[in-house]
Amino acid sequence: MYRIAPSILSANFAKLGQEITDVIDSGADIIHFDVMDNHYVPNLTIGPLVCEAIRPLTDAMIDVHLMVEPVDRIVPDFAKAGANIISFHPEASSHIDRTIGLIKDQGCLAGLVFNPATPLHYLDHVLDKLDLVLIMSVNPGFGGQKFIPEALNKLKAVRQRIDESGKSVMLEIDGGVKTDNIAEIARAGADTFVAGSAIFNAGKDNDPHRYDTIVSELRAELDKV
Ligand SMILES: O=C(CO)[C@@H](O)[C@H](O)COP(=O)(O)O
Ligand SMILES: [Fe+2]
Repeated sequence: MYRIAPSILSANFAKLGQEITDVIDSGADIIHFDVMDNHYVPNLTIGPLVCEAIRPLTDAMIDVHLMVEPVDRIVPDFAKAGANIISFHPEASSHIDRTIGLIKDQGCLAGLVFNPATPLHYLDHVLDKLDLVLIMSVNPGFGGQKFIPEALNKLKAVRQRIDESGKSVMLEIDGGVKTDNIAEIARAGADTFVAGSAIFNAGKDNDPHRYDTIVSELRAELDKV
């Protein structure tokens, strides 16, 4: 099963609630929620208060991508705010296994995120505890960047590891996903596709159906796989 996860980083923050309702009504599956701290990454975005505010608007899963350092202190706040998935970068945690445990103890699904240059060996002793692996196909910090093709090799390697483990682990890709590359990304093994600028830059303002076309086009590409 393929899931489309619009990244609200590229949404119109002045109309965030409407953006979320409209994008889910257009057929998207998951809300991808990018948290940046101006420390681990050179940008500053949104926190648990915004997660709590959008939680009542949708039954869709909220997929919190933490780009913060340190990680642990903020995890319970996001769990209380209604996050379903919480993912973090291994470089930002001093104790990766502990952070995974903390996320799961809070009742959330746990994900580990790999930057373009982060080696996959961080999976070696924790894959069986993870619910999601997120491969970054851009360097974290900004929407609208170009897809880094090496991410395809990484996806293939992780897909093999997940299949060999026999566990059901989501494999998510994040960065530069568009209609012209989503099928190739799916063929490399991803099942969950974050798309920020591709979705939120499409369509005209104030049309509640403005995201229908782009979400359908992304799905049509996936149907070809
Ligand atoms: O985590 C990040 C960036 O750090 C992403 O989730 C971006 O928001 C994806 O945006 P596009 O590359 O799809 O525009
Ligand atoms: Fe993200």
